[in-house]
Amino acid sequence: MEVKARAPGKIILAGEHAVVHGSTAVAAAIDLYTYVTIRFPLQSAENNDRLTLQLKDISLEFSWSLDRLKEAIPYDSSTLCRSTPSSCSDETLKSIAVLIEEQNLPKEKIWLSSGISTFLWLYTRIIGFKSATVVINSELPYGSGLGSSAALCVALTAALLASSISNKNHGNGWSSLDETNLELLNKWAFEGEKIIHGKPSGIDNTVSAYGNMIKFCSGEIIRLQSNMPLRMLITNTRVGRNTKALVAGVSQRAVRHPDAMNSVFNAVDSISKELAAIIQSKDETSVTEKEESIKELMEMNQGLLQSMGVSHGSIETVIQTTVKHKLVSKLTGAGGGGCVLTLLPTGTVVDKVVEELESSGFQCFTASIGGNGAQICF
Ligand SMILES: Nc1ncnc2c1ncn2[C@@H]1O[C@H](COP(=O)(O)OP(=O)(O)O)[C@@H](O)[C@H]1O
Ligand SMILES: C[C@@](O)(CCOP(=O)(O)O)CC(=O)O
Ligand SMILES: [Mg+2]
Repeated sequence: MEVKARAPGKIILAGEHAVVHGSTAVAAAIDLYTYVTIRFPLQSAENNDRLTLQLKDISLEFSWSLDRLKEAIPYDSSTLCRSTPSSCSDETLKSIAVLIEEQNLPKEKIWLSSGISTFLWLYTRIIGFKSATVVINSELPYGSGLGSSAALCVALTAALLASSISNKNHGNGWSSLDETNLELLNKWAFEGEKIIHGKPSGIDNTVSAYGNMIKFCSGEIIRLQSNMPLRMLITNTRVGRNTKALVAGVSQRAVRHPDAMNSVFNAVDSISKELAAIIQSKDETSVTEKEESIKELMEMNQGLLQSMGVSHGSIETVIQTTVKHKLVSKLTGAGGGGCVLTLLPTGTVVDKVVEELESSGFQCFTASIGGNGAQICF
């Protein structure tokens, strides 16, 4: 039997980092996906006592015997419960780290270990110690602010939950999950994100699961209906960074300067709420006026992100370059490198700015905003 799932990456239009501290943020799905295929062997097949993970886009394969997994990951039948998401304890995470060490992950790929830990934990917790080959393929750049970690957690959980859905609709292409399964999927994916981000807000897994555009605050999800065209240029600075470390850095700054940082987080909250209101507004305001307001809000949000300490020289270079073309940019995701968003007001011709950015070694692309969330296929 084979099940497939896919989940999109995301951009954060306003509110990253502050959202971890209870502020509002606005995010949208983009049309770049992580795909997960699970193949269960026949009972009679050889090798039906192993769990194999193939990371297709990076040409790596890992394999564990089920006995080894059972030995390392604490298990009793009462803790295996697909319908009650639970957190991975530090102790279990340490045992899982040993399972990964045994696979001799190349040193330059060590950044993958948190993703593989998440895989092992979600897999064994949701469907137990069952033999399979899991193939993962991602269109998203890793660690660049486009939510590859959440897309992995959401797509994997969707495939795991789908494997136990009884009324499978074979051959009908991609289909969405029902509301109950979506909610369950989102909770599990959040538990997975915890392993990768340390202290996630939950916005990335939520927008990847539900798709479209959302306003998110302390776990509360409001689905937004955009009433204006919204085009963004995405520029990847190609500077690698780690969300967990950046999130922890902002929290440490908040401990050192609680009043100042609370004011920063409150300002971001207002920016996100105003942005969401403009995007949804059906009033008479012209698109040009709305775009002017969004530009100003993005500029203010970037200033506040800089004051949180998550900007980077490469991000500043992108911002300065786009300013020369009268365009406004802000970082998206955790910052520290990664991707930058540039608003493209109606009628903007991007050729010249793209040429200048790419000649500095950056990679530019546009993605369609606000599309599908998690989907499954049999
Ligand atoms: N397809 C994947 N396979 C394995 N690990 C992945 C995959 N996608 C993401 N990850 C994990 O997520 C990490 C990147 O997450 P993060 O630092 O949050 O950045 P982002 O979510 O913006 O890409 C990677 O270092 C890796 O551990
Ligand atoms: C910085 C943060 O707001 C978003 C991180 O996104 P990404 O992992 O950089 O794609 C963290 C979070 O909300 O969990
Ligand atoms: Mg992430």
